[in-house]
Amino acid sequence: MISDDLFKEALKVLPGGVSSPVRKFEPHPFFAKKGEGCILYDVDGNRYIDYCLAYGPLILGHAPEKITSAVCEQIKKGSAYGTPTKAELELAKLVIERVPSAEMIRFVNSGTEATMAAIRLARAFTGKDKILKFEGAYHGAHDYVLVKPGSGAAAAPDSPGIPQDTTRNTISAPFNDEEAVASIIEEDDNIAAILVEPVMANIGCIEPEDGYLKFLRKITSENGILLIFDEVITGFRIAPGGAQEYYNITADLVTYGKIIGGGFPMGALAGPRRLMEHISPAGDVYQAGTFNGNPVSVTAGITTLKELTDDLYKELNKKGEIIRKGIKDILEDNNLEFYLAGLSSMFQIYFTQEKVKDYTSAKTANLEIFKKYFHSLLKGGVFVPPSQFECCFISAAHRKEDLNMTLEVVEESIKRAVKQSPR
Ligand SMILES: N[C@H](C=O)CCC(=O)O
Repeated sequence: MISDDLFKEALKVLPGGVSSPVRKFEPHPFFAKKGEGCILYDVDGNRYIDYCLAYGPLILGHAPEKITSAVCEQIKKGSAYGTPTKAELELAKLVIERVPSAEMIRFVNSGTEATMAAIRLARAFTGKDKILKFEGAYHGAHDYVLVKPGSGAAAAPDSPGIPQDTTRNTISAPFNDEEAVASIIEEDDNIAAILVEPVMANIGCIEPEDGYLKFLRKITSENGILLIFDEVITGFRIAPGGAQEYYNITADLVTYGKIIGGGFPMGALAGPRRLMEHISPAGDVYQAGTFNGNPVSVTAGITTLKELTDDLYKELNKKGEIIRKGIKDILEDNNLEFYLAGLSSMFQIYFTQEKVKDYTSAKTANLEIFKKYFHSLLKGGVFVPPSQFECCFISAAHRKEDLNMTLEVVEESIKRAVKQSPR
């Protein structure tokens, strides 16, 4: 069956025909058949150079041999035990070696679970109730954080089904705006934590302005507020120690997902002993899960982290530079002033003339142009996330020729999208 038919079938049994909203695009998403390196194949016989990479986890590309064989070996020995394993200890140590602020770690199953646990711990530790997050930031699909969220939800109003009582303790502020945060904190002494994606990668790719994260660190420390870095995307992506290392800031708690599971479902919460020892059963802040520390995901995580050497980061960053420089040249050559964002192996083009520094400026992007750009890329054999408000990722498996081929398709697609869209 081809994607068109599969989607019709899927609409009967999966809400919207998909298992996560961001995956849906018009007229229908393609159905994946297999992934190999940086290439994703669909059931219709097409191949795409993949920059979605499952929304971030596949830093080594699809089905890397080392991970596939390690995982197969593990599966032969069982897929879940409900007991501790030596492997989770090994992964904990690998994370701790790379992330200086992490002395202890709790493995969970997703970034969503990680931020839920971080919020609970912050509230318990500080004895305060409120959480300050940023407009357009995405911290998973749970109630507390679905206030002006990014990612797939950026296209929709805040979700029904979330009691006002649940979100009354969630405050949102514009990103990169020191005054906004300072005045909220001045007026409210019930804030347990600031929860921040150091790079807002669920609304495209918005970097913190110089000094902004340092400001957040200072104001939280001075006011007895915990600083939680949501590194579900930046963790192990922009540096071995993630955004903490990249920007030289130490957060109180850090949440992980995506890369830490090596392409398998996993999340984690890490931090210093003084905080983490409050988590049950060491302390009384409850956190639990049947699949926590799942041996298959842990095995994939260990194998991935071991592959992520300094040289590999250098290579990934170089590839990021090639793509960003290539896009910059395309924009300049064609007199287009769209905003190009990105760092390390991440990038996004915003179809706006504004400097994108927060949710409001990101939302000025012309979504019609994006849509045409996305479809033209797809036709040319390049797959990026189907939303302006997601980030593109490069993997270790992308070769120079893939990047060059991509840039040709990007140039053609931008020109076509602009030509076809009224501005
Ligand atoms: N931006 C989301 C997570 O990071 C994309 C994944 C999803 O919503 O399915």
